[in-house]
Amino acid sequence: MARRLDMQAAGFETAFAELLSLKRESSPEVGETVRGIIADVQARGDQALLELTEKFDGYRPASLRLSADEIDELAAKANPEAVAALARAADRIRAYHALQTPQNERWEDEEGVVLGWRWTPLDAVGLYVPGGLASYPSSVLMNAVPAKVAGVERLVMVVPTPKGEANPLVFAAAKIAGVTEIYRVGGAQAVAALAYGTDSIVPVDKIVGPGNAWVAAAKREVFGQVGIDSIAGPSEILVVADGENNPDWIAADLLSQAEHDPSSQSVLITDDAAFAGRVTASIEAMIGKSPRTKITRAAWDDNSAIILVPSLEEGMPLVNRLAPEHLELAVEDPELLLPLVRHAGAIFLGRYTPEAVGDYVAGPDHVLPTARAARFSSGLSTLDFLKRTSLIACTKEAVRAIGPDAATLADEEGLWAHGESVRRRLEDEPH
Ligand SMILES: NC(=O)c1ccc[n+]([C@@H]2O[C@H](COP(=O)([O-])OP(=O)(O)OC[C@H]3O[C@@H](n4cnc5c(N)ncnc54)[C@H](O)[C@@H]3O)[C@@H](O)[C@H]2O)c1
Ligand SMILES: N[C@H](CO)Cc1c[nH]c[nH+]1
Ligand SMILES: [Zn+2]
Repeated sequence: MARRLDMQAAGFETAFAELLSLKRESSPEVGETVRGIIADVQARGDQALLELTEKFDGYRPASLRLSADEIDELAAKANPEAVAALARAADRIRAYHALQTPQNERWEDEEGVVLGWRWTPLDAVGLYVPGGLASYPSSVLMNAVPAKVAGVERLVMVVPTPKGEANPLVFAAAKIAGVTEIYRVGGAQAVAALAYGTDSIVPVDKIVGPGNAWVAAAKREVFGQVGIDSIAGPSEILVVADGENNPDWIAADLLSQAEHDPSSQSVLITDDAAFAGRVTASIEAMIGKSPRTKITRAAWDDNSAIILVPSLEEGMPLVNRLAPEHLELAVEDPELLLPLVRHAGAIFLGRYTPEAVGDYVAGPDHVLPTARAARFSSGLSTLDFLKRTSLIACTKEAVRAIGPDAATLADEEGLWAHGESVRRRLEDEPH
């Protein structure tokens, strides 16, 4: 059973602080294991990848890369109805991300200096598609579609296939998104291979995508060698609900994220104690019916909470302290609460917007920051696959207008050559 907290009870601050500090995805053991795996892949390349795949995924692949024929054969086995649903989802995801694409800018300021910026796509990105406890065709689209929209040329997908069994829909999704370079490797070893390269895998410039605690820790470790998107680890949901909701709907919403991973977290904030009781009863009635009871039960019992607040407005600072990956505002008029939210990966407005539509078909990306990273980062977008370069152009007159201040500041910093490079242009001609 999830812990019960009451904002007005004595000891609430201590209990809430404990909830905030649950180390659901970062433990010293995970960090140590991951550093060992990364060092092994750096030292032994493909050999380490094969052995680690045998250890963690329970089989030794004949080759790491899937051939074009293998991809076609697997994709052909996918359920056509599901492929059609994926294609429609891809259209919505593409349309949403295309609107996020930023514009190049250029202008001339009052001193005659031309300024601006230019966006260019990254050359090569690694797309992590999870596949340990569940398989994620939807994450193929959420990773690859924005990369394609941004214009990235080389997309490298890694996906674990436990026991060598691959979900055909993952490969159908890759074909829809136009991903052709795919390796059957997952976990920290896949992240290490993408960052440092092996004989089979040419390294990339940035690694994006969601994953479990080991994947999230590995992304943290390789940051600097390559770019990463955000820490998109075990899933989370926070539902803010009044007593007018159907408790079964809210129970299912809470369980929808708990079922991802034993490290997932689901939190309900409500101002109605009787409703909290109805949701608890509904969860207990529902949880045993799930084919993923064990995972869901662990996440619900160990990491989750129901918090009773005097009013939903007064509960909103708790939302910001939790900075959840997903926030549902299940109330009649969510726009009244929306201005009070500062930190959340994605916000689902109103009783008819279950988080699960965002996981699959709404359009915004489902790769979102977890573990309170929504305080400082955003969900995956086309911006993650682009970089912005500033542009500066001076004429003779423009450098004469702004150059003297640069020379003064260079002298103050004791950087003689900096000052000289400006002064020469104030005095001399180029030829
Ligand atoms: N935040 C997001 O945007 C988002 C989106 C989708 C999924 N997710 C999360 O992605 C995760 C998917 O997890 P998953 O496990 O199904 O697949 P995964 O691919 O992330 O992890 C599987 C791999 O983890 C490694 N691993 C497992 N146990 C290990 C151990 N003891 N030591 C070292 N390595 C180990 C193995 O290499 C295995 O191949 C879930 O936590 C889910 O909630 C997050
Ligand atoms: N809820 C996950 C993000 O935390 C995304 C997902 C994919 N499939 C189902 N759910
Ligand atoms: Zn989900």
